[in-house]
Order: sequence, then structure tokens, then C-alpha cells
Amino acid sequence: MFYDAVPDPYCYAGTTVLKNRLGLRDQAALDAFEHELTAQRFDEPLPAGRLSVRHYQALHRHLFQDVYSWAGRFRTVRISKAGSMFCYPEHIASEMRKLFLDLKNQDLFRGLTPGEFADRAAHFLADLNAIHAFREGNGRTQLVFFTVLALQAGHPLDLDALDPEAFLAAMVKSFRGDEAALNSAVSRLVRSNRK
Ligand SMILES: Nc1ncnc2c1ncn2[C@@H]1O[C@H](COP(=O)(O)OP(=O)(O)OP(=O)(O)O)[C@@H](O)[C@H]1O
Repeated sequence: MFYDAVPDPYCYAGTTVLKNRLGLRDQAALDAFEHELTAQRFDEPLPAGRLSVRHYQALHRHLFQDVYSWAGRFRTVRISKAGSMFCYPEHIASEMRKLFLDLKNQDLFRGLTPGEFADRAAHFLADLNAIHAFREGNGRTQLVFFTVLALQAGHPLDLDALDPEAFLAAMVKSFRGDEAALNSAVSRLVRSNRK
């Protein structure tokens, strides 16, 4: 069988370790390096922007610039996670344009009640995740973008209320077409901030 025979140009030959700026070939070492550097970049002022596709890419570039040479650039290979096959690379640019045009046409979700905002934001996040624009770092970029979007829409998030496991499970369900759990998870982040 040849399912895994296509080599991933993002990885060191014969491994599943992503090529990185430090040349680390050990996954645990790369994980630690990536975690530390992205956390440092997260604490810096984030790139300003108009919540556009370019802005989204700039946020990924900012967070991952120390780790990957392709930071901020869309992936060129197919990827999946636990049976979820994300957008094929040849459609990423057009799907991102559509999704962000839709966001712009909804006035970046401004002027909504918390409930309306949570509804639309959950749907947006589900679509954004289904595209999975980057080879790695989609979850962190989604969350940073969502934080900025929510703030500008007048519904700042309470990230202390984030339950990562529940959020992940909700994202996976949303990929399968059920957005109810994601809706609740997003609502909690919005609502707990109003306490
Ligand atoms: N089986 C799945 N189906 C759909 N989406 C998934 C699945 N597993 C994880 N995800 C989502 O993929 C994103 C993580 O993608 P990726 O690994 O590229 O990002 P990361 O920032 O490196 O990881 P993390 O979010 O774990 O820090 C998260 O939004 C997560 O909810």
C-alpha cells in the first residue's frame, strides 16, 4: 500500500518533523521551541490590520516567524487530522477570500447582541478551521484572530474561561457539521466576560 508514500516537503526526509529555523529534528524539542517562541511573540504587540485575509496571514507570520520559513504563507500540501480532511491547497486562497469577504459584508460582526455575535463567530470559526490555511499553527492563529475580532466587535473574550479540551471537541464536531457545541463554547467566552 502506498498511502503514505508521498513525501511531505515541509518535513525532514523520512520523518514527520517539520523543517524549522533551528534545524531541530526531534519532535519534542521542536514542540518546546515552538511553544516558547510563539508565546513570546504573542506577548508582543500584534500586527495591526483590517481583519482581512492579509491580516490573518500577518498574525500567523508574527507568531511563527522564528520557527518556520513559511510563516504567514498558505500550505501547499493536503493535510488531515483524525479523519478530517481540510481544504485542498489549490482552493485555500479562494475559500479564504470568500470567507473574509463575507465577514466584511457583515460589518465584521459589529453591532450584534452577545448571542448573535456568538452564533456568527462560531460559524466563522468552523469555516476557518475547515480551510486550515497553514501547514501548522492554525489553532493558535484562529484564537488570536478571534480575540481581536471579538474585541473590535465589542465582545471582548474572557480567555480564562476557555476550556481547551471542550473547545477542541467542539471544533471537531463543527467540522462534521454540528455547530451547537462550538456555539455554546463561544457563548461562554463572550458571556463570562460580562459577569
Ligand atoms: N479532527 C479534527 N477535525 C477538525 N478540526 C480539528 C481536528 N483536530 C484538531 N482540530 C482543530 O485544528 C486546530 C489546530 O490546528 P493546528 O495543529 O494546525 O494548530 P496549532 O496551533 O499548531 O495547534 P493547537 O491549536 O493544538 O495549539 C484547532 O482549531 C483544532 O480545534
